[in-house]
Amino acid sequence: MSEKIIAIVPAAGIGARARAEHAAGPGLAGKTSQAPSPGQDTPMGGMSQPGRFQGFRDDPAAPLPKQYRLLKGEPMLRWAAKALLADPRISQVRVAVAAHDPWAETALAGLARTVWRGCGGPSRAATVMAALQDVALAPDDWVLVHDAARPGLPARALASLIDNCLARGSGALLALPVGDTVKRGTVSGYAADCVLTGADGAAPAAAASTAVVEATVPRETLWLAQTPQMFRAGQLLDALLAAQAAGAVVTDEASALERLGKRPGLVPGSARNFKVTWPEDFELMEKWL
Ligand SMILES: Nc1ccn([C@@H]2O[C@H](COP(=O)(O)OP(=O)(O)OP(=O)(O)O)[C@@H](O)[C@H]2O)c(=O)n1
Ligand SMILES: C[C@](O)(CO)[C@H](O)COP(=O)(O)O
Repeated sequence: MSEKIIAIVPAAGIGARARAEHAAGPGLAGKTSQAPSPGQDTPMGGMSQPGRFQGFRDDPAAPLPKQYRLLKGEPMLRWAAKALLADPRISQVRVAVAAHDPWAETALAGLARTVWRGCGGPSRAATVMAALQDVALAPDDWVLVHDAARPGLPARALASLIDNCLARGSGALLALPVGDTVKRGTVSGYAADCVLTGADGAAPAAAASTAVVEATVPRETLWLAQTPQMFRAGQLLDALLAAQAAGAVVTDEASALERLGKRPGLVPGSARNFKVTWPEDFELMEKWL
């Protein structure tokens, strides 16, 4: 069986949930969009070049997709790609961006073993599927899919996922056991009056929330899915195509396999590998990088 591993980074989203800060004032945009001062060292990439990413400005009138927002002077996508490149077993990182994306070339310039393609689709699953179709892989080669929005992936977590899949010969994902008491509410937490919108982590509209507890959900067997998620290329593409044909919405690769009765492995991930989703996440992530 093949031990070839390529990584796919879906990076064609717009990051709508990261945008609420503009309604709440300058908030974190000012802090995270600044280029480093001249000569400032970047932890994983050597000396950053002043001005290199100066075109990566977030602007309420022309929002920069979150994967290009600067964290410690470098685009989030670049951090995510570099995290994958830390493992020499990954032979190539393939980044899938939106058609006509003007930022990828600069964001990824100079990274070894990295290519990008403008094959992004209307959903994360569509983007991953297009990236899989774009690359010529044998069905039993491995693909490891990692969100551009998870730049904090530690090398140790990545290595343990790869070790686990190669040892078992089947696919798995990083995930975190749920640590808090879990409530099911009467209203979606995504409802406009529940979501955190304050740049300082406050929830300005919280007073208006109409949500109440419906039940406490036993958490012992619950895990929060992270990425990377690693599967055989042929099996993953077939599963994504089957989900698409059935009109099923799958928000991660594992779900596509689960629909077909497969049981992906769960490998403990890391709190540092959280997905930058909400406005306050940029500042948090910068502390980890
Ligand atoms: N059509 C899409 C949608 C998302 N993604 C990617 O999937 C990853 C995880 O998605 P998420 O964090 O939900 O990003 P967005 O969809 O951009 O965010 P939002 O849902 O807040 O708009 C990101 O790297 C994002 O760029 C993608 O490649 N193609
Ligand atoms: C794949 C994922 O990162 C697992 O947590 C996540 O599902 C992708 O983001 P989305 O918010 O579900 O689109």
